[in-house]
Amino acid sequence: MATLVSLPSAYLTPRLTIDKLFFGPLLPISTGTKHNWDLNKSGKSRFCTIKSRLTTRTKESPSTNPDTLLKEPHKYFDQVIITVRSGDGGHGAVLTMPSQQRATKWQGKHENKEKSKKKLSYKRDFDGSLILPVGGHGGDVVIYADEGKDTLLELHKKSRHNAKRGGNVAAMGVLTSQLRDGLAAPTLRIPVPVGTVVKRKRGKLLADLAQPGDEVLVARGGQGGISLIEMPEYRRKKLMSLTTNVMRDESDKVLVLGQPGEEVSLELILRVVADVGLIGLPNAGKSTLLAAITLAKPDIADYPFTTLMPNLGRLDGDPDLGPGQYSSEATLADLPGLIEGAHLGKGLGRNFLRHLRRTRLLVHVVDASADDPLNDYITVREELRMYNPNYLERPYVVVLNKIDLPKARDKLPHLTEEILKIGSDIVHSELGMSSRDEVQSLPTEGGEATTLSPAISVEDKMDKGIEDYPRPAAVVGVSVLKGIRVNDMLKEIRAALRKCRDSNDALELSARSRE
Ligand SMILES: Nc1nc2c(ncn2[C@@H]2O[C@H](COP(=O)(O)OP(=O)(O)OP(=O)(O)O)[C@@H](O)[C@H]2O)c(=O)[nH]1
Repeated sequence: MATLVSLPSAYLTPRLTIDKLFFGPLLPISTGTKHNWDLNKSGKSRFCTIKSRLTTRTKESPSTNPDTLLKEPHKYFDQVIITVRSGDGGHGAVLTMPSQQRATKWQGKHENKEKSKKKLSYKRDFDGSLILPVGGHGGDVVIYADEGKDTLLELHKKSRHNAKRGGNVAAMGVLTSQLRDGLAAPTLRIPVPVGTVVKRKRGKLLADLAQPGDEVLVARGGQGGISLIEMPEYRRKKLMSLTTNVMRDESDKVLVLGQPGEEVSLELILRVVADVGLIGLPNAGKSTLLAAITLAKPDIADYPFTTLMPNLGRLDGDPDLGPGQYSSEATLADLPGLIEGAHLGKGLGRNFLRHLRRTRLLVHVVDASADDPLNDYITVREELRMYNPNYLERPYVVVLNKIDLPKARDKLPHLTEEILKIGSDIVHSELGMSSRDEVQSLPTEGGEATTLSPAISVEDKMDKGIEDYPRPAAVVGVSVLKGIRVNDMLKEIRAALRKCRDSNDALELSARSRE
């Protein structure tokens, strides 16, 4: 079968790969073949090569393929682009007054019968004017934070969401007292995990759904059309004293149509909301720790990168605090393991590091039974520094895990000493960071925010070594698997959390007193 192609053609360019453009007459080509033409030297002809690919592309977007989502959830769980469309408004109707119809339908004796019928009662406004029915409002689209959702994976499977259109005014053309407004379409509510940031695709930030129940209206449904009354000219004047919705000419019919809904493309980015972030090399025991102190049930196995997505767990309040215990409740996020070069995309990459952004405290888990735990500790600190030095300013507790193993137990005193040597006595607020800086954080390349304190620039912070940043709030040896010294570890974590809260409260107080 031959296909005619005229070049250049805007219509064909997406489907043809054109190596050299040819401006000439219509030429026959067949599908899926490569053609070379060397036309005569009349001055207009030129050599050209056309590779035609008229067959439709079958390559699927990876994000829509459920297998890909299952195999590589870590690449998709925290970011998605969706398109939403609010519903169109329902249509109004062009109506006639019933008397007109009656006049044509009923004649003679029937007319007298009609006149004797009870007078119809229409809906009227306070000033006595007729209220005509309107088309139903199109469905709005709302995105809301749902505690039951952990990831954005589901939205990869269904990336288009359309709200319903409003109902039309169900009229047979005659105004009757039974006429009702068209039904308003329900709001389409799309649940997302708490901590999801909603942005227009390549556009402005719409909302940060940081609390359960937070919601944002992303597309407003179209307004319903109004109804109009059609009247012969000679009767219009009388009717216009009853209602303004009298149709004057054909162009008025536009008002009857419901407004179209709006379509928007949105980018959703999940930033895990947790008070404490668990970090460390793969296999250090982060997931085991989370399972030991919360009700979370993360996957635990003796191979690296068991954790592919952040797991969240809730730490109860401190029982020693009595009734005030709930003040020390906290959410913990177990993040996938980091390896050297993670900030450059190695291992599971840098994507997870952005989930530390909303944490207040870091718990750095080190496998004390490893060959060189001190080096492992430094590797992770370095990765944080390279990714975002502000993370090194955050208070942290070091957990030396697996002390049930003799290899780890023997190293413990020396290792603790060495770790405490690395770092300065400077406290994080002296480095120019405060909770207020967090609020004013600026987006950088890759969508990650960096806190730029007026005192020290990020470049300067990058130039500093990990020894210039604060020491850990505590170093504690434990075995989370065997339950050895887990309570001591919890005490240190809670104490550090309390300190964060106290310093935040103090900062807020001083900020308020300055205002
Ligand atoms: N002996 C001993 N083994 C432990 C301890 N804690 C964890 N493990 C083991 O270490 C292995 C890794 O534990 P995980 O909790 O999966 O480690 P992870 O840091 O979450 O690993 P990734 O998911 O790869 O980041 C598992 O086989 C655990 O049983 C401990 O205190 N003692």
